[in-house]
Amino acid sequence: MSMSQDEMKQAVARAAIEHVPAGIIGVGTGSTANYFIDELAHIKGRIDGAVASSVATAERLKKHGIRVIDLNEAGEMEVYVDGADEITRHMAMIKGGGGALTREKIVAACAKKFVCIVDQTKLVDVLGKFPLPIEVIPMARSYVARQLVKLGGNPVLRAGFTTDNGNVILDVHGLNILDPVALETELNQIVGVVTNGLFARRGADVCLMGTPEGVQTLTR
Ligand SMILES: O=C(CO)[C@H](O)[C@H](O)COP(=O)(O)O
Repeated sequence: MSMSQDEMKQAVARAAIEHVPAGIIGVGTGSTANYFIDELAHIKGRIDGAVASSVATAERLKKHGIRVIDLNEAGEMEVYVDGADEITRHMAMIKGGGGALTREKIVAACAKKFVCIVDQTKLVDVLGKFPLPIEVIPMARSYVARQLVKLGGNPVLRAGFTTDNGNVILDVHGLNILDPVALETELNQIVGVVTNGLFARRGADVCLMGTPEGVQTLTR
């Protein structure tokens, strides 16, 4: 059976509903997360509300009549559901293609379980073919870029883009990320870096992956 990438995204979004407990849920950003929000709308009576990882997600939740809750009011959540740009079988991810990586990492940190929803094109053996997004304080842009070159990367400023936090994104090309936990830690040490798009120290707990044969569940 042939299935488009969008159909696979929709299928995993639907499957993720089974992981939604009563209470407050954390919601990610991007096209797959958008499909998930659309599914969440069908069961909104079962939840108290959602914490959004971006302005765009908050707007979509509200449009569906789902209550948006401030993270500081929400406390610890059971589940965070989000997409990824790349994921390994060890559940390490690159995120931030949509530029929402900082709020995504914060909301994910407040959840006991990270449910990653992807289509099969996102599964990789080694992270780094997708340029690694790094959110940077604007005045530190050139300094951070020079440090990234020293690490072997080729940083490119995401032109015309400002994050929800008022910062810029450097997309780092050419990295072959063999040790995602070590690189995530190292990138966090560069002054001016707000957040890097490696989600490895706290990776996904479950990955629902859409394939033409159906949704597969990967765990650590
Ligand atoms: O990290 C993200 C946004 O910052 C997204 O999860 C990631 O870019 C995947 O997006 P999509 O579901 O549209 O393929």
